[in-house]
Order: sequence, then structure tokens, then C-alpha cells
Amino acid sequence: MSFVIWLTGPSGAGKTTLAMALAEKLQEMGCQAEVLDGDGIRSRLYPDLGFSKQEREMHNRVVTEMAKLLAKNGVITIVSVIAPYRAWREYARKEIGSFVEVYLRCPLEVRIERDPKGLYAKALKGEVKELTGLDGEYEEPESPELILDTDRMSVEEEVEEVLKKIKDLGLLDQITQKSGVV
Ligand SMILES: Nc1ncnc2c1ncn2[C@@H]1O[C@H](COP(=O)(O)OS(=O)(=O)O)[C@@H](OP(=O)(O)O)[C@H]1O
Ligand SMILES: Nc1ncnc2c1ncn2[C@@H]1O[C@H](COP(=O)(O)OP(=O)(O)O)[C@@H](O)[C@H]1O
Repeated sequence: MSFVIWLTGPSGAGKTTLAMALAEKLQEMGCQAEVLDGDGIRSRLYPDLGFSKQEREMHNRVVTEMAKLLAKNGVITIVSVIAPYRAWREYARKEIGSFVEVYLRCPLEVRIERDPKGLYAKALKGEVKELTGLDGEYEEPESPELILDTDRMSVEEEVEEVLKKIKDLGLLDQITQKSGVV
């Protein structure tokens, strides 16, 4: 049994970037780690799925199930999905059990400046509706295991903070002792 690191935050907060860096670091350390990225899963499994509340909820349930199965089979699973509602993240926590919620916080003006996919520009012109973090709803986590202010930290610092947290929670020791990695 492994655990899930669930990265949540609005579009452009840095979820995908951190997920990839974290997986690389854990793999270098000899751990089995996989990323479940919201955008990636959507484009591979159901590219036509939209962003209504109902569609997002179905997608979040799929991701929860995938993460649960991976973690159950010993893989450290890093989820990078907006998951805009608290109730859905609580559902994931309950289903998965060993769950580390990390909130990537970043002010709107920085997200607009970053805009890696040009979505904020489109949304500001009215071409994208209900962009999470602009006119789309996002319920901030109330008591996540960790908050990272991604406008004030480097990606490397974020990776170190997450590693420190999972070590403090005793999660990394369980994995490394069982698999014999150091
Ligand atoms: N309206 C709207 N709102 C939010 N996101 C949008 C939207 N339209 C497209 N996109 C793109 O879809 C990515 C978010 O997918 P997720 O699966 O993480 O979101 S959710 O949990 O279903 O809300 C999101 O990726 P990130 O920017 O990495 O968060 C966007 O690239
Ligand atoms: N400290 C940081 N943490 C994460 N991303 C950062 C940071 N500083 C700058 N960025 C940049 O911000 C953008 C975040 O995009 P992305 O990772 O796709 O976010 P999200 O998956 O939350 O939409 C990337 O272009 C990334 O290089």
C-alpha cells in the first residue's frame, strides 16, 4: 500500500509542473511514482468531455479510482487535477485513505501572466467560459496537509517541501523500507 499526493489549485497554479518534477525526483530516489494529470487523462480518455459541474465530477471520480488502484499496488501516485470542490477532494481522501492534499496557491495576476496554454487570454476575451480561478468556481482547501505559494517559491523548493511533508508523515519510510530502496 502506497499513498496519493493530490495537487489541487486553479489553472496555471503549477500543478502539472510540480507533479512532473516530483515524480522525477521520487523515481531518482528509487521509488515507483506515477502522475495522473487531469488534462492528460481528459485528452487520452475523453477528449470531448466538457467542464460542467457534472462532467468535472465524473472525471474526478475516475481519477480517484485510478489513484486508489495505483496506490493500493505500491505506486506513489501524484494527482494533478483542479478538483474545484472540497466535497470531491474529501471523497477522494475517504476512498483512498493515505492522502496528502497539497494546495498550490497563486494570485490571479501571476496566473494571468504565466498563462502557459493561453486560456486566461481566451477567457478574458469571452472565448472560454467558467475558467477555474477566473469566472469558474474554486473552493480553497480548508485544512490541506500543505500549502505552497507558487509565486514565491521555485519548483525545486516546492519538491523539497513535499518530500519533507511526506517524510514527516512517515509515508516515505514505509515505502522505502518495504521495497528496500534507500
Ligand atoms: N473552463 C475551464 N476550467 C478549467 N480548466 C479548463 C477549462 N477549459 C479548459 N481547461 C483545461 O482543462 C484542464 C483542467 O482539467 P482538470 O481535469 O484538472 O479539471 S477539473 O478537475 O475537471 O475541474 C486545465 O488544465 P490546467 O491549466 O493544468 O489546470 C485546462 O488546461
Ligand atoms: N514555482 C513554480 N511552480 C510551478 N510552476 C511555475 C513556478 N514558477 C513558474 N511556473 C510556471 O507556471 C506555469 C504553470 O503551469 P502548469 O504547471 O501547467 O499549471 P497547472 O497545471 O496548475 O495549470 C508553467 O509555465 C511553469 O513553468
